[in-house]
Amino acid sequence: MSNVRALAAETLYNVVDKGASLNQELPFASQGLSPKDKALLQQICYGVLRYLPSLENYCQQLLDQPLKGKRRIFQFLLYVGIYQLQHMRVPPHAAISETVNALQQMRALGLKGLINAILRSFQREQAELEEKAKQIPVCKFNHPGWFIKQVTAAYPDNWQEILEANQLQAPMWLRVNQAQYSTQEYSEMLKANDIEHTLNADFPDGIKLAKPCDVYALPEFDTGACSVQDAAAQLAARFLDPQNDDVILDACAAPGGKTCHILELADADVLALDSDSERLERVKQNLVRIGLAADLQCADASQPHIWWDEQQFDRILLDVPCSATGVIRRHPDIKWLRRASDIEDLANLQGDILNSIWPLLKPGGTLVYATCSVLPQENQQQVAKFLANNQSAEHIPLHENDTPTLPGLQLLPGESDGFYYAKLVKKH
Ligand SMILES: C[S@@+](CC[C@H](N)C(=O)[O-])C[C@H]1O[C@@H](n2cnc3c(N)ncnc32)[C@H](O)[C@@H]1O
Repeated sequence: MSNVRALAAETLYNVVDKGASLNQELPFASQGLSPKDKALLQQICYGVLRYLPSLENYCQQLLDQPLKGKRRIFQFLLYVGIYQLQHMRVPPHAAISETVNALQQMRALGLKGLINAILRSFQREQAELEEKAKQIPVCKFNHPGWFIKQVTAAYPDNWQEILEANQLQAPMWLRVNQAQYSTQEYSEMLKANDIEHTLNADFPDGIKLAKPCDVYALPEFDTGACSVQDAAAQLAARFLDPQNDDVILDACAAPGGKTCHILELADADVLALDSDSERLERVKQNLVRIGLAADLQCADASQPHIWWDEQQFDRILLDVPCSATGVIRRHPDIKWLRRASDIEDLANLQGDILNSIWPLLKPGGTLVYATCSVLPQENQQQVAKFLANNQSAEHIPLHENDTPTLPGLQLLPGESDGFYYAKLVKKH
């Protein structure tokens, strides 16, 4: 298959109906495509996932009945067509003809008339269709109802801003390897290569590119001078504050962005643990590129009695599995893969990991708890509960309003991704 629209329909069907992740599906669907077609496929898939409820609603208004069963994949082809008409700069006649042409590759030429007619009706009736869809909050904000409800409850003053930020394309941030260059020095190297960027004092190791670029166009990327990592994620190692000779546990380490950052900041002895062996392989690749070393172990952080050698750690980073609701702009499939019921399960898993790992910290040692979630259940509520039940845990404020009852720093999507951090020290 090489028709981009047909590939997009199939990819979206696999993600939305079969629960596959876009990160896994896209590389597979892109095999053998030219760089231009790869970029187009990615743009269409991201776009449809960003606007899925409104696209569904337009089709509901235009079709007598939704395409079901064996014809279900063509419902996604309609979303692909309408998305191009509504949001892309493809000339409308090309958007329609390319979408209809996809039917040849999908061996469904019999649907030519229907797909053509629906796309043309959308073109004619766009303004009324949009107006009607906007009356429904899920379609207006293009997020699942359960998530809109939870964000509204948690952020009564700025929930709309959060939902809007999730719909935007995320900037590309670099983390400068401080063991090789200062942020300022690397900024000069980018200037010399005409790569436009800005610095931000809140993220001392970070550089925001004006537009995304191929990593191999970045000076000395292959020898680890910089890595691609969102600005918010760069705060983990800074809050952990690793020192030379520290023994450090990175308990949920894969793919290793934060492990590498810790080792760039200090000559420490790091154990990088993750329960997913394939993802752990990526930690190895990242360490090799940058020329760093850590001990890697595939194990369950909530079961330390199986793998722990009884030597306590000076510092522990717990970047726990979470809903990833802070990184929706980078992974719009999260909106459709997560269910409301996942949050409770994730919060229980995070609580288990935190409670199981705490005894592994030395007295006087530091633990940083992190998620890329914006939901209080995984963040402030989780840490407040832990503090209330653990007299040995002292809470270290990360900003002036960081208190034991409302602990931690919650970053919302905008300049950086949405992230949460809390810092705890074990009392002597
Ligand atoms: C948010 S990601 C970590 C990202 C990583 N710290 C980085 O900066 O590249 C969470 C990781 O936790 C791992 N994980 C999930 N459950 C786990 C468990 N019970 N024990 C250890 N790792 C677990 C997942 O495989 C995933 O790689």
